[in-house]
Amino acid sequence: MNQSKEQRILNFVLQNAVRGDPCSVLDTIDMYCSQKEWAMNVGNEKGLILDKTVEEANPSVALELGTYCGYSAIRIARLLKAGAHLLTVEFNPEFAAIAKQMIEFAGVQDKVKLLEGPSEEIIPQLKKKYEVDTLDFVFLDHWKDRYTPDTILIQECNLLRKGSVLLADNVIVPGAPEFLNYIRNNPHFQCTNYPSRLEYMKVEDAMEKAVFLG
Ligand SMILES: CCc1ncnc2c1ncn2[C@@H]1O[C@H](/C=C/CNC(=O)c2cc(-c3ccc(F)cc3)cc(O)c2O)[C@@H](O)[C@H]1O
Ligand SMILES: [Mg+2]
Repeated sequence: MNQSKEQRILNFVLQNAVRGDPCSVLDTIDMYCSQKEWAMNVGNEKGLILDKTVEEANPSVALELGTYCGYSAIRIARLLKAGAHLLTVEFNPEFAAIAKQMIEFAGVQDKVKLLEGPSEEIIPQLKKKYEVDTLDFVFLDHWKDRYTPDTILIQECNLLRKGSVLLADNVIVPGAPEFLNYIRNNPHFQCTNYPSRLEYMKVEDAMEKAVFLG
């Protein structure tokens, strides 16, 4: 049975990156996806915006929606302080298996918990089953029409505190117009737009940061 693109990306990392070195894993994925096969990793340009936002938030507990191959999970985890951790949600078992191997190869597995399942099922379990009090940082990068319902669900589950930071990928391409409308007109959030480029392409994209005001 011929391999999936995601399996080819993982194999390229296993053969070319330095085990235990998250930056080398990120660079190797970026090299493969810019030269061989495009894939929907946040990439290095938007990745720098993600880095700065994570460093500024300095989260103890971070949530990612849409693990895919684990690129942004590794990107976030490598910046977390001692004792801090990232919960990342992925409902496609094949992608979850790839991401798990990618995260372990990068050596950040102690900081990352990969939760397999749909976000609407996982989010309501975060407090009781995963012992989360509140989320300091949330990265939204899953199906774009799920950004709004999941942001509402996160609030309904009382998972945000004053200063919690949400960062959404792809608010231009593929686009999340309903989310932008929701979050920018919501008085409980302070929004900032970060224009950038679509990963590996000369196409405009942007990220939206939304700080919860309580
Ligand atoms: C049920 C809720 C739920 N629960 C748990 N996991 C979920 C989930 N919904 C989705 N997933 C997983 O998340 C990932 C999907 C991510 C979706 N991302 C894009 O579609 C995207 C597209 C482009 C682009 C494509 C084509 C172009 F031409 C241009 C741009 C660029 C980007 O950066 C993009 O992020 C997959 O692993 C899903 O299995
Ligand atoms: Mg994305």
